[in-house]
Amino acid sequence: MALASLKDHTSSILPSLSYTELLAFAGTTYAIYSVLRIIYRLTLHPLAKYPGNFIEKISDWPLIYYCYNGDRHLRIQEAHRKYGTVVRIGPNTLDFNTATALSAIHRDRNANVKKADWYDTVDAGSGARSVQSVVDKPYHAFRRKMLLPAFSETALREHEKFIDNNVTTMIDEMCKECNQEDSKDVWTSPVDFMLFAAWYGFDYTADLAFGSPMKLLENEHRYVPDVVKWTSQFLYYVGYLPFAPLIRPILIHTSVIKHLPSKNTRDTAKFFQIGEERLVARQAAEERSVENDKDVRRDIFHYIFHARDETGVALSQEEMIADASFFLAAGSDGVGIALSAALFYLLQNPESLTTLTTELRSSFASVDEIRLPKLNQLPYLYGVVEEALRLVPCVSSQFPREVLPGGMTVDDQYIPAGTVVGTSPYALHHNEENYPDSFAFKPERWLGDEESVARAKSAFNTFSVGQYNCIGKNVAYLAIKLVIAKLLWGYEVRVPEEVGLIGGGGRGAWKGDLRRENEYQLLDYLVGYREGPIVQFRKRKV
Ligand code: HEM
Repeated sequence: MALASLKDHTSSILPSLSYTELLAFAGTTYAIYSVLRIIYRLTLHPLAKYPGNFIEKISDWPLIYYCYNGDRHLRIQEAHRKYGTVVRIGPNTLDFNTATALSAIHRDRNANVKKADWYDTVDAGSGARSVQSVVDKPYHAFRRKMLLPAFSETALREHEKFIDNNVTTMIDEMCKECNQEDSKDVWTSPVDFMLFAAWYGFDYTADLAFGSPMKLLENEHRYVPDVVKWTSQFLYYVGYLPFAPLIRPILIHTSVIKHLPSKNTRDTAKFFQIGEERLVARQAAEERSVENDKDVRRDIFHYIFHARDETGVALSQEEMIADASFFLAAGSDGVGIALSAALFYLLQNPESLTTLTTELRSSFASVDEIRLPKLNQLPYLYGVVEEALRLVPCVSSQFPREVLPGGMTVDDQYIPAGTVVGTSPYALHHNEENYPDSFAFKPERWLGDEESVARAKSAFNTFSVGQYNCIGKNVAYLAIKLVIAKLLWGYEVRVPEEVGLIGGGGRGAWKGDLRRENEYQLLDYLVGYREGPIVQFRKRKV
């Protein structure tokens, strides 16, 4: 029908063409347009002078494929290795690999950039934008302000006990085979540490946010990590599709995703529902405790319910629901990845494991003593956590920013308006200038002379930097350190001989030239997917 009317309209210009001829004409026109566009992108385009892989200079599809495939971080790092510190990774996209660029693009509050269009797709399925996907700067400042009290130093001290309860559950569940009276010298059966770390992530985050763990550690809602993996991958590449602007109005902030006919979308809807239901239950509990003047639970949402800006405005119900779902994903997976990576590298580096264990056991006389502020004063623990977060940043590729009218200067290069720019944590963390022997696990690099520590810190980008950086960073450090400290204080850990150290490249899903055998592997989605290590525990001999 549409084709017939198109033919009517064009018949005066293209008299008596058949359907086939019309299609051939359209195809040829498109082919000529595409060839001219390629020539333009390689010659007259403002980014034509920048180096990069040919295919990435002429088309956005490789980037989309890398996002789908989970190896975008490796591709970008390899491109920097080949071409230098600034690389064209898409027709309109540059990636910079220096600490100075990190400052110019992300740390500088006045940088002439905005979050790129990709962020418009991040909250598909939620009723509103979460704070992370807000692009408008003043509106983001308001959203961030409403969250800040929940992440203050005072709040963190309140948060510690909520996190700690879940650490105890995790360790009890994981090590129960060696905690019986008659099994003191017994190693547990092999345990998939990655799974326990992921379950712990969701449990502590839900407990901390709403006062109700999701009980994945106790065998409830165990579909959730797979849902987050699927949703992350989907949202990661969909946001870069050339026709994304057309599908956004259908997909975003509507309930369409809940009605798509697949198990993954149904489970995703269930996951969003959990965030919403728990928030509503938490609101009711807060109202009761205020009415009855009972002990108030000072968790994340306690602070958010009471936050107001200077004109007395609070977050709307939709905004709180969107942030609730975002917290569940943001707070859990990064912590799970950091824990798995830390244990992988400690097992691969027995000297580091011994140094850390000695530091922990000599610093605390009992497991109950393991808490703030002393936890944050242990140098080697700090080095281990920093190094795990450096080697395996959970968001590994650039947080895309679009240059605004007027352009900007990055590393002495003038970048025109409309260009998408960023710095990729994985590439930056493997830049030898800042991290000599960058693929090696060296907690000491964070404890050495002032100058090299300052250099390492200046390029550290796991939590991003500047006004959009991770607001939950201190919570994350606490959630990571409590597990590592309590586990290694009370238990010995080893790799089962028959299994070997799982998590490195070279096998199964982790095959590929760029996936190194001794490196903990990640599928670079919105949050990363990983495997292993598989480990055994035995109660420490006192
Ligand atoms: C190891 C753990 C974590 C890592 C590596 C991490 C990383 C990040 C990164 C890279 C961003 C910036 C993303 C962007 O610009 O697009 C971010 C933002 C954010 N993170 Fe985290 N995160 C972690 C844990 C947490 C936790 C525990 C929470 C809260 C419970 C949290 C809440 C947030 C929020 C609310 C934002 C958005 C901030 C804003 O836009 O103003 N994160 N995180």
